[in-house]
Amino acid sequence: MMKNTNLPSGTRDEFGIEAEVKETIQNKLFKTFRQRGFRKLTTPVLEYSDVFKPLSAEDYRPYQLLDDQGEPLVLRPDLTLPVARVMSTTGIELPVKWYYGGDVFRVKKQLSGSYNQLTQAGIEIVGYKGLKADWECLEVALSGCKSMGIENVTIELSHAKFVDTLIEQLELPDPTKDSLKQALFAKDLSKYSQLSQPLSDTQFGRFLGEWPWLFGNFDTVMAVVETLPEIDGLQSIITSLKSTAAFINQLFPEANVTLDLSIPSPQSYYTGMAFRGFTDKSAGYLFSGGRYDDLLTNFQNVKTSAVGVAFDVDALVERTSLPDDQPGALIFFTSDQWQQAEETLAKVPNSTLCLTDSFESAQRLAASSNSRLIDLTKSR
Ligand SMILES: N[C@@H](Cc1c[nH]c[nH+]1)C(=O)O
Repeated sequence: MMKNTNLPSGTRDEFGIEAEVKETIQNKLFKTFRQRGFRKLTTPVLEYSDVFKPLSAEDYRPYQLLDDQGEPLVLRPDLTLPVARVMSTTGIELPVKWYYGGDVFRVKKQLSGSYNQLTQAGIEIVGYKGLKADWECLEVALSGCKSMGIENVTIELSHAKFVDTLIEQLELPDPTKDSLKQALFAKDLSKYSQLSQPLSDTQFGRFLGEWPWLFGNFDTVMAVVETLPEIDGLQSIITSLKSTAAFINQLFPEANVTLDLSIPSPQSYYTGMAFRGFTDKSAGYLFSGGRYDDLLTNFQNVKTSAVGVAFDVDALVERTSLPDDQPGALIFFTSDQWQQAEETLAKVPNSTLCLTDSFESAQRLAASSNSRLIDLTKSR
């Protein structure tokens, strides 16, 4: 049978200007990471599937294969969990700040139009409990976008603990609480109102009525949250979100801060604040990150605080205007003139060696690439 020359669904080849812009963007990000004191960490593309247990299986269905012992392996669907694995198996001293870049693989639904292989570049800050580490992630993310000329970034803040903290307080049987949460996430409004109806006359009534729409402008959403009675754990969530919004407004006044308290956490392993950056409504996110203080407990028995953020490098490439091809010069020479050709190459900006043997082919190539032809064979 003929070998299949098609690409597996959801993959692509990248070439030319676009591939080069992608490389430039990655290098620029890596340079910033290094300047801010992050060290490089590279992990393999293949890992044991157990590493990714904390991921929600629906959103991150991995490509699976077996090693020669029959152990299940996957192509990594995420780059944060391998960092947690490294931290739990190597005894590297804390605190530590890592940066990385590479591809992640996620099996998406057929014909969903999205790629199954994505390039990320990100940082993980391990061993700091306080908000300063979260803010360093936001600073890196927002200044990264700025340095690429990406303006009008909307930062969507959320908090992994908000929904559970609130639902826990409601006087409902546990299975109902669960269904209410699912209805909220699925924006199944008829189910949601039916389940929350018995509480409409309680102190949560007003809030419950607005909860499915609890996203958008930061201050507007916060005003609704502040109608809530005092609840264990709620105040610290509110304080961290408010001070973070104030931080962003102060350092990046041009950014637009929104808050969404009606969605599931962007990653099942987040335990605190999470944030995503967008430029326009329709497109996917530019960066996504959050705090995950329990992750390392999946690998070892001590809790370690960590927070990180990853750029979707392909999304950055999409929003970068590609440079025009500069007309260049082609140096035509005979093979015994190589040294002279090198000298010309060094002197003439934007020139390249012409590798054709005949002058006619050189002329054709110059014409088709809109280049000036420098003929060294004339000067012999
Ligand atoms: N790994 C996350 C991003 C992240 C990095 N660090 C923390 N979160 C993602 O792919 O969405």
